[in-house]
Parts: sequence; structure tokens; C-alpha cells
Amino acid sequence: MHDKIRIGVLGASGYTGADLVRLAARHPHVEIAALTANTHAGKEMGAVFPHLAILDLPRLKAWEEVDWSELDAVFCGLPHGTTQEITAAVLSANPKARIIDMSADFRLRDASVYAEWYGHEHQAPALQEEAVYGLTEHYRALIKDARLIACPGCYPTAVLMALLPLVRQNMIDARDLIIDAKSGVTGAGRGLKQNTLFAEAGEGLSPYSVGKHRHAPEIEQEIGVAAGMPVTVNFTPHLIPMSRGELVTCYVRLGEGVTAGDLRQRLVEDYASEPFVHVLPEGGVPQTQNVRGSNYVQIGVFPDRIPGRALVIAAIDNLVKGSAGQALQNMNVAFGLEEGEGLLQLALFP
Ligand SMILES: NC(=O)C1=CN([C@@H]2O[C@H](COP(=O)(O)OP(=O)(O)OC[C@H]3O[C@@H](n4cnc5c(N)ncnc54)[C@H](OP(=O)(O)O)[C@@H]3O)[C@@H](O)[C@H]2O)C=CC1
Ligand SMILES: CC(=O)N[C@@H](CCC(=O)OP(=O)(O)O)C(=O)O
Repeated sequence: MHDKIRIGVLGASGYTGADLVRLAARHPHVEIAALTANTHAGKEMGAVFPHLAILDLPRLKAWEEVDWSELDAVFCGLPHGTTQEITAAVLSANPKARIIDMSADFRLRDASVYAEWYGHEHQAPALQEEAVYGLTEHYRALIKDARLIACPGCYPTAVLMALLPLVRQNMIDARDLIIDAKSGVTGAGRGLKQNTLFAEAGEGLSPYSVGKHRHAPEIEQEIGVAAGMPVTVNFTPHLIPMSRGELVTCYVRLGEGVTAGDLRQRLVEDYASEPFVHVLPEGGVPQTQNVRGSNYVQIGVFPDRIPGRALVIAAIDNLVKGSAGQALQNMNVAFGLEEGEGLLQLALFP
């Protein structure tokens, strides 16, 4: 065992991979030992991401060329659908490696739900069964010993941080959840796509995957566990003209005799010792600019004008708490480190 945790970052030429490198490079207990890419394999990281050129980093290579036996932890920032085969190969070459996956490949516990939403049978069902859902604040005890950690999607991260404590205590009706979500365009990755071109995303706000986004079953899975019954949610994401950041507005029905103030108090108490969760004082408005570049989540609770209803709003940076930051937080838990190591930087504001 080396003094430092030797990590590999798969998909380092993508947005989540690059943000993982940005954070890990300043982590006192991490050594970045391998970086992979697909079309960018063979290039220097600094040529693909000039903001990282100041670092002394390994050259990007194809994942097939990595010596897995050298690595203690492997972060996967690969397109969903590609991680299953690669994870199986990594673990067969090095069964002691800890895999921290940022893709959607191991999040859904029910193989038939996975097949329905991702359009193909799961390629590594045994690993899928082994995977632990990597929402750090709610699965810490399992993450500690997990070999395969499936980090949540960016939208589910924000929604579940806002709602899980309330559903668990039966303070809101888990069968009546309406979630309006907005994400910056980095949520769609670095690859060229027409809808994220400046000319097409820069001056408009667009709903997408209306009524059929694949994060709905992921949110339903976790809300269902907390509620102790199957649930369905109404979830609509929007693409918004900014690079980073995500805001989810959850419209909830209050339980009998419960007030918005009670919801806020519950969140304050549940998250009292959480370093990355900031439940705002009454009237406080979560804003993406207050968490930009940081691993923090802001949560605010508001009474609705309609009796018996309330709004719970959460803001995160999709690339940090929504992926790379949460992944590093999970590594800290898995290796018994202080959870904030490498992650305590404040938001880049304004
Ligand atoms: N962006 C976000 O906010 C979030 C993303 N995620 C998930 O994280 C994962 C990565 O996302 P993101 O970084 O945005 O994506 P990007 O498109 O920016 O990056 C994808 C990376 O995967 C590599 N890659 C592509 N195809 C293959 C392949 N067949 N085999 C091996 N490597 C391949 C690419 O290499 P190259 O560029 O060299 O071709 C690139 O390094 C996705 O599953 C995404 O859904 C999760 C939470 C938030
Ligand atoms: C703006 C945008 O396109 N966002 C992505 C979500 C990013 C994410 O969390 O995706 P995974 O579930 O694949 O990890 C989307 O809606 O598909």
C-alpha cells in the first residue's frame, strides 16, 4: 500500500472526469496515477483541458492500456452503458479496487427497470446487485465497505437531499410529488450536441424528456425506499443557459397538521452535522450561484399560498455535488478519511 490513494479516472477528457481531476489534484491523500479517454487517448491532459495544464498529470490513454493492479480506486466518468463491461474488467484484474461510478450504470437495483429505461439488458447484473447507492449523507454506513459505489444522477442528488428526510418521517405525501428541475448545459457532457450549441441553448429555456426522463425511476426508487411503498413522481427537467448549476423546485403536499416550518426544522436537525448541507433560514432562497464550483447543497423551504402545500428547493453544482465532488466525498468515506478532504473550497461567487 502506498502512502497515498492511487486513483484512476476513466473518462478524464469529459466534464465530470476533468472536475474530478481538478479536485483530486489538491487532495492531500490522493495520487492521480492513470487517466483514460476515448477519442482523446494519447493526448496530454493539458492539451484537452488547458486549465489543468499546470498540473503534472499522466497522459490520457485507452482504458484497455491501464495497469489496474497499480490502482486503489477507479472513478468512472463514462457514458452510461459503457461502464458495466469496463467495471467487470477492472474488478477481475484487481478485485481489491474500489470503483466509484459517476454514470447511471449501477444505480437502479431492479434489472427490469434498468432494461426498460436504458434500452438494453444489464451487462453485469451480479455487480449491479453488489453496488451501493452513493448518496453520501444517506448511505454512508454502506459506502464505507462498498467495492462498487454508484453515485446518483445530478437531478436525483438534489431532489433526494431535499426530500428524503421528509418522506422518511411521513411529513409529506410521497404519492404527490411534483419536481421542476433545471440544469446548466455541462449536465449534457462535453460531446457536441445540437441542443447545447451556444446559438440554441444560450438564450432560451427548454424542457426536455418531458414525462419520460430516466432520472424519474431513480428518484422513485429512493423515495420508495424511504416511504416504504412504491411511488411515482412527476419530474420535468429543463436546460438553462448557464454552464454549471442545478436547481430543483419540489412541490409537496403536507401531512396532516404539518407546517412548512416543521419541514425546515426536520431538515435542519437531520443535516445538523453534515459538512456540505446548508439548510437556509426561513425565507432564504437557494441559488445556483451560491454553490458554483463547490460541493455544497443549499436547501430552502417555503409555505405555499395553497393550504396544505409547501415548496422545497435545492441548489447544487451538477459537476461537483452532482458528480465529481460527491464521488470524491464517497472515496473519503470508503478510505476512512475526513469527509471534507479536498472538498472544502467555497463557491466561486459571483
Ligand atoms: N455532466 C454532468 O453534470 C453529470 C454527468 N454524469 C454522468 O457521468 C458520466 C460522464 O459524464 P460527462 O463527463 O458529462 O460526459 P462527457 O461526454 O463530457 O465525457 C465522457 C467521457 O467518456 C469517454 N468515452 C466516451 N465513450 C467512451 C467509450 N466507448 N469507452 C471509453 N470511454 C469513452 C470520453 O472520451 P473522449 O472525450 O476522449 O471521446 C470522455 O472522456 C455520464 O455517464 C454522465 O451521465 C453524472 C452526473 C452529472
Ligand atoms: C442537462 C442534461 O442533459 N443533463 C443530463 C443529466 C446528467 C446526469 O446526471 O446524468 P446521468 O444520469 O447520466 O449520470 C440528462 O438530462 O441526461
